Amino acid sequence: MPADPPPPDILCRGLSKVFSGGVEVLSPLDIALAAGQTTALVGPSGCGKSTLLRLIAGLEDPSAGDILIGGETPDHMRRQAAISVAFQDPSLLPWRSLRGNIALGRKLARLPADPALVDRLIRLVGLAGFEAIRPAALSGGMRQRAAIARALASAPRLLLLDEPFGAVDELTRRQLALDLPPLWQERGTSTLLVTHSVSEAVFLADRILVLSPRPARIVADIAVPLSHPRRSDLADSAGFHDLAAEVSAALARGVAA
Ligand SMILES: Nc1ncnc2c1ncn2[C@@H]1O[C@H](COP(=O)(O)OP(=O)(O)OP(=O)(O)O)[C@@H](O)[C@H]1O
Repeated sequence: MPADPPPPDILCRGLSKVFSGGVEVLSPLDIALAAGQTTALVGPSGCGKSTLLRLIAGLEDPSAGDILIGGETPDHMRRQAAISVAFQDPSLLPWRSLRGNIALGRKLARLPADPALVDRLIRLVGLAGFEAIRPAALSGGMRQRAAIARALASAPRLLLLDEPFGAVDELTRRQLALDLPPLWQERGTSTLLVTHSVSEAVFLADRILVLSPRPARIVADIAVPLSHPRRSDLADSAGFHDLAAEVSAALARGVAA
């Protein structure tokens, strides 16, 4: 008999959001994500991807429906420091060094200091040598990488990444796409990633949800059956190209509908 599928780790039921002024951003959405998987959200600009992430992070309240993470509310999970976020705006503390900002990820989660982990994360995001530098003296891409490292410092159960590589140069982006997933897979982290890049979505994710223009609904739910760890030459394979074409076609369908 086939094994039962794992219970969903993130469950959104009838989730909708209407901002004051009547801006309807999410049509009622039903989403069930398995533990330990990486899911990419792709969709046209302004469709509601960041809003969905903010609701799951417990930073906004839904207008209707509910969200459960491991059976608990986002608010509860956030208070347990089980959710980490790296959003487009890195929001680092200007008076703390790069190292101090990354270490803060553990402090805020009330976890003991772990200098070896902080060093590993700094190396992983390619910022070794910049430990003592304050955020104002770092480039936008470096600040984004620092925010990713800070999000990973608390070993969260759920990692929410909103365009985490938006300001990062192409070569570094590719390196991060190779280096980061093994870390969150090793820890069994569930990762939800917003990206505008179809190839990044296919490269990083186990599953891709394609959203329509606002109010967002799910146009396609595409499994990415490519094994991990993924190597850089994967992007040259026919399987990769077919998946990217499927995602692009779904995006176009959503816009045309
Ligand atoms: N606090 C708010 N009040 C009113 N409208 C809002 C608020 N936050 C977001 N919106 C609107 O909700 C819509 C969706 O915004 P959101 O940032 O979630 O989209 P997105 O898909 O992440 O966009 P992008 O890809 O460009 O980052 C936009 O029309 C935006 O103007």
